[in-house]
Amino acid sequence: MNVLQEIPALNKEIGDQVRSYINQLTKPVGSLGRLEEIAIELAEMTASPFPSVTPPGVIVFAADHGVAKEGVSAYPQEVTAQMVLNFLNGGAAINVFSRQIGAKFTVVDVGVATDLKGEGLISKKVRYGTENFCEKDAMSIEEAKQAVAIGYEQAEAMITGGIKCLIVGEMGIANTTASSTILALLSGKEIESLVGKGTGIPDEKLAHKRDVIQRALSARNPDVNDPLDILSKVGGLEIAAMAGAMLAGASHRIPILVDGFICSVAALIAKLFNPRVVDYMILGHRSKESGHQVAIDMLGKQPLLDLGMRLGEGSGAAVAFPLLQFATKMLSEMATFSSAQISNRHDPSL
Ligand SMILES: Cc1cc2ncn([C@H]3O[C@H](COP(=O)(O)O)[C@@H](O)[C@H]3O)c2cc1C
Ligand SMILES: O=C(O)c1cccnc1
Repeated sequence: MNVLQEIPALNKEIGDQVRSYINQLTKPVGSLGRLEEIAIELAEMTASPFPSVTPPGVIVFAADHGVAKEGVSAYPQEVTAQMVLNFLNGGAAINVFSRQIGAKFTVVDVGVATDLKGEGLISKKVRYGTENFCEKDAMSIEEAKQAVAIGYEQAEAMITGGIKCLIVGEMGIANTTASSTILALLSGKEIESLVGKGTGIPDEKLAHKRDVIQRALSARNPDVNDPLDILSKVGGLEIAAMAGAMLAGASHRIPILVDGFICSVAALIAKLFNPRVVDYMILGHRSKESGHQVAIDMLGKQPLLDLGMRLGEGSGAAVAFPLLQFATKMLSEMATFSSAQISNRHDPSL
């Protein structure tokens, strides 16, 4: 397994074929708007004129964050482990949405702070949570590498199992702090515009959260061009694994449906490993977490939905998934002007 495996270029030739085919479908040119663009993007990613996105696969990576000790989340650290059990019992939002979209679903413990067992849990604990990165590096470079590799392998296993679209989610109390720290570093923007309330901390805690991030950045000072240095100094194990999973998706021409804030930051880390990975991403939604727009701009894409969601777990991507299905079904099931014997526009070449 090589996480730096080459990512193939998009197949623009097939994209062009699909673009002209869409103009022959029984509708005014361009009238299905963004769905038409999605169909073309999926064709370019999969190198198929009639792409399929079913079944989708959802992988939730769970890990803890030492920086939770700084009081940066509205919930206690043990919620990470408790939510993993909830995922295994099928009671979390992402379980409900995964069932709704017919997704294959797995949960991977890549670094929860306590011992965890449960039927169906994939135990790949690299360490028991990260260090508090205000005090020391979150993890070693070797551990960051391991977490990226675990993500890559888990996504590959799902792809071998037949999934046609990849959704990566996360669970990790305090991971909006780790993600905001990474984003501040990558964007070079003022912390004020990047740091949000995560699980819903009160206003007075927001200033403290920003201060924690500022202190961490000064103390750790990661190399902005080196994804492993960033992950080891201020990262999260689940963020590393998500980046690895996305690299695997792109290497196998599997479209990646990106979730909210945390997932977009992981996508930016994946981009540092290989910029081409972004070609295989579709942004599912705009999270309410402030800072997401900065990450969205850095990925250079428009999210499909804006529902005021701010959960994570892969939930926003799962909710957006049916739009990809609509796009593929439009291509494969709509009649053309000639097959349905409908008169085309006055000048079909326009
Ligand atoms: C019950 C519960 C379920 C969740 N599912 C996702 N998150 C989300 O909230 C956490 C990030 O927010 P912060 O940085 O403020 O801790 C992550 O675990 C994220 O996945 C949850 C949070 C809670 C409390
Ligand atoms: O958009 C997200 O990923 C998000 C937002 C708030 C809390 N957890 C995750």
